[in-house]
Amino acid sequence: MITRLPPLLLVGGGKMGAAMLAGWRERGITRVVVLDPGAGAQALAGDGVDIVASLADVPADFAPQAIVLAVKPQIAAIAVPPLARFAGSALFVSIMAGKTIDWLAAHLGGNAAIVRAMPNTPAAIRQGITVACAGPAVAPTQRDLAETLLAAVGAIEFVTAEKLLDPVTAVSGGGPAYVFLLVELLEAAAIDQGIPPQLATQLARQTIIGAAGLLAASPESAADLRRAVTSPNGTTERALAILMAPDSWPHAINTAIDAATARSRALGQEG
Ligand SMILES: NC(=O)C1=CN([C@@H]2O[C@H](COP(=O)(O)OP(=O)(O)OC[C@H]3O[C@@H](n4cnc5c(N)ncnc54)[C@H](OP(=O)(O)O)[C@@H]3O)[C@@H](O)[C@H]2O)C=CC1
Ligand SMILES: O=C(O)[C@@H]1CCC=N1
Repeated sequence: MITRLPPLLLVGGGKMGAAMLAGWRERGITRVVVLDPGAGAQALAGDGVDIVASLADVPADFAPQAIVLAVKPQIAAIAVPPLARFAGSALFVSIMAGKTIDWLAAHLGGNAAIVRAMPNTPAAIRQGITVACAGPAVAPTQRDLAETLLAAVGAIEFVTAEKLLDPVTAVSGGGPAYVFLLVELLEAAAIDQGIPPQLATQLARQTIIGAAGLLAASPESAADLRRAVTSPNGTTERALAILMAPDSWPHAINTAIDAATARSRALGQEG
């Protein structure tokens, strides 16, 4: 068990970077340098956290034990190679969609210790789920450090087959967006039925919040919880007959996950 987190360099202090930093702060930090040229990152400063706009501004005596890559994959080819000077001493943890361990090693130097991981935005309330894969150069203590950093924002699972990270990105990485879309669609349908907009918003939001809470609290499967709502020849049965038709949600969700998985694979090839 690591009692206090060692010095860390966070590259990208946006939505995911900030969420992870908040989790690390709760866990106890020594020092974190956040490399982010955006004005928004300044809000992350204080209590052992320094913000720098460029790598040249990272203090020369700062020796991070881990570097967390939380920039968009589209700028990885610019942001990652200058970090190669840390490759002999630091572990790299990348949360960038699509960017493979091989891609990162090619841009950091062949022997770099790299963990590729995919968290999701509920990390912001420490309710995330991350799947991670350790590259061949990662020492056991570095794997433990990666696990500690990622567990600070929610559940963590390691896999040995890196190719699983692409469908994981599609399912849990992007998954919160699909749930928020469901809230939007329920709200719009409620308004269509004549429910006042404010009540429609409340119904849609609290239904998802309540259902998620029930899922968290209950030992029953999602299918059993669904069946518990569905009275024979009742109203839910009518709705589910439409939603569960093979060419409806099963097809849409499957096709959507397939498209997102393919996009993750393609991001790995770009740049
Ligand atoms: N959002 C999500 O749900 C998830 C995202 N991810 C992955 O996390 C990564 C970050 O995503 P997210 O947090 O949403 O993105 P954000 O755009 O919120 O954060 C990226 C941050 O990096 C900054 N930045 C831009 N250029 C550089 C640079 N050269 N060096 C350092 N920082 C830079 C951006 O500044 P500015 O805004 O000023 O450009 C921004 O603050 C992505 O690779 C994404 O694939 C993984 C799981 C879930
Ligand atoms: O949409 C994306 O590419 C990122 C990865 C998972 C969630 N957001």
